[in-house]
Amino acid sequence: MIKALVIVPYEGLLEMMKEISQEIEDIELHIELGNLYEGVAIAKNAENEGYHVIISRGGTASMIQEAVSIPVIDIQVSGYDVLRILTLVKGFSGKAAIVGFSNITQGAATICKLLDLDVKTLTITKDNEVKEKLLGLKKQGYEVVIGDVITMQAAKQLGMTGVLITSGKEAIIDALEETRRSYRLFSRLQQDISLVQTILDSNEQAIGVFDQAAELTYGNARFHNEFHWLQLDNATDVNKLVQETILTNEKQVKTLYINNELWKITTCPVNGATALFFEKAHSNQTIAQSEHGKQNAIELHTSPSRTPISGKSQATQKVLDQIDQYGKRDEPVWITGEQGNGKELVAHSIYLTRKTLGEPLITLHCDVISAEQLKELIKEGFFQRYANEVIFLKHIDQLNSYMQKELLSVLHDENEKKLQWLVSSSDNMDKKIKNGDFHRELFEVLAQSQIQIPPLRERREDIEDLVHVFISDLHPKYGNEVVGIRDDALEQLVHYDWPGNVAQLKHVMEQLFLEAQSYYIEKAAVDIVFKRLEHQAKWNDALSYIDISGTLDEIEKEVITKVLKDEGMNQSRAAKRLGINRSTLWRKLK
Ligand SMILES: Nc1ncnc2c1ncn2[C@@H]1O[C@H](COP(=O)(O)OP(=O)(O)OP(=O)(O)O)[C@@H](O)[C@H]1O
Repeated sequence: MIKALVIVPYEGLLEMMKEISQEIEDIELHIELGNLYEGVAIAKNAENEGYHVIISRGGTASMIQEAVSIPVIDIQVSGYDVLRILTLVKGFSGKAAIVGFSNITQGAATICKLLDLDVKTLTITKDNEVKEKLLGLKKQGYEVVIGDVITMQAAKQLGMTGVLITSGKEAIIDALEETRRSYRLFSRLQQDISLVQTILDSNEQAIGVFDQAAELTYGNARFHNEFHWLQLDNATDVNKLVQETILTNEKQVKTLYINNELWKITTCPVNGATALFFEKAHSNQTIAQSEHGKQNAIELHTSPSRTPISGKSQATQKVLDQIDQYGKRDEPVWITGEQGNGKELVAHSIYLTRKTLGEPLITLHCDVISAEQLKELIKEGFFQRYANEVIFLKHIDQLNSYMQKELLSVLHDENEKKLQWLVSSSDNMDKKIKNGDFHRELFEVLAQSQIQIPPLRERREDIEDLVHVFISDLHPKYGNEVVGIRDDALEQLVHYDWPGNVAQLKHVMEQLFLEAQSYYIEKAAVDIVFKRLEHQAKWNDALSYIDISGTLDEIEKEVITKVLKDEGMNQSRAAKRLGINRSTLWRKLK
């Protein structure tokens, strides 16, 4: 049974509809009175109430059509309706005009012409145009206006005679026939849509469609589950892919790292919009998390660091040459150096000198990954499937001997995709190999080309450049109040030994930048920061010797004793440093 809501703009039609509804059986008609906006308000609820079709008339029908997504049938003004009214108007003595939406005026104009009647027709596109048109007509001496309910209302206000074009029974019967046709078509379409919807919702892929204004216009169930938060404005990499699709009008495929997971995304241009298909790229992703849950064992740099390597020392210039040279080959490169010395930066630079970019650079943090995780990755063929020609093993010397062997087997595997392996480690590999802490063969396979970055204290000429680079890098982050450094302050930085190398210098520069009182970093500020560093180093040293195997009380006692010794057994100073009073300190030591 078809359920139809009839919204009629005038009372006479309501009665006629009621009468007709008694005579039909296949359509359940629910009839309401409402003109224009009132009609639209009634219609808006209809969709939720399970109506299949809305039937209305004239301007009200047009407005409802804009507001709802179920079919709206217009009770069209028939030739009979117009004829009836024109015959009626013939009896009026004043000048007459027809004013209304095109569905009324078009047919009427033709009939007037055919019958050679002197009735003017004026078409409106919006309800607020009626009054203006009527005023114009009044000025021209028109007294009678024929039209829809809206024309009647305006005529009454302006003191003109309004004649309503009413609908006859034939027009209503036609509208009901149209209702049946639309319903059949609409329900067939809905069946098709719901079938497609079910298929898309049961799909393993998350599917989303974004229009040209970057608004989501469709998402299947998986998409709403996984990516309900996704907005193109906030997801740079995904947005880039969408833009590329629009620009090239071609399908794109890319693996991206989203919310700690690898997703293979396929895009497809569809009628100006872009469809995105997200597929989990790695079935067992949890293994990529470190056991401590803090740092991921696998990191994906979608846009590897493009920081230029600064420094005019011979050593740095040599490193730059090596990057250039090794970036053109496929052999592994072993990068050694102390902590914070730019090993990762060098690995990224090698990756960037290669031509095949676009996919993320995969970094395996060997100090974080567990043996099980590595085994799992190898079993899944992770490197082969996801690495884009290059893979970076950071801190490779931290792998235990079991993991070293596992890795060696991957390197020996004939079927393994040829990747360029970049690795970084501390300086003392010879010693580690000699002591049996590192597999000689693994070193020999991977260290065919080596880049050794000397500690910063052995290439002090680099410091001035680095200082200036860091100052300019800090501008966007903290503002541009600081423009340079005094010579004596720089001198001090150059002479410092930098156990934490470039990373430490960078950190110190940040502190100096934040504490700077003027446009130049002064020597006094460097003194303060260095003092703080010294203090921290001592503190770290002290802590590193604390035995934490005991109970909390025992550990506390040990910390207090260390601080006390550090302060030359001066209880007041030790208590102050620990933020407790002297009697508490004394009690805790008992
Ligand atoms: N020559 C350089 N020019 C500019 N920036 C540098 C240079 N060398 C290192 N850096 C910066 O110093 C910081 C530390 O470098 P990086 O992380 O590459 O060191 P690393 O040797 O891999 O460190 P670790 O072994 O401790 O993890 C980074 O922010 C890097 O960009």
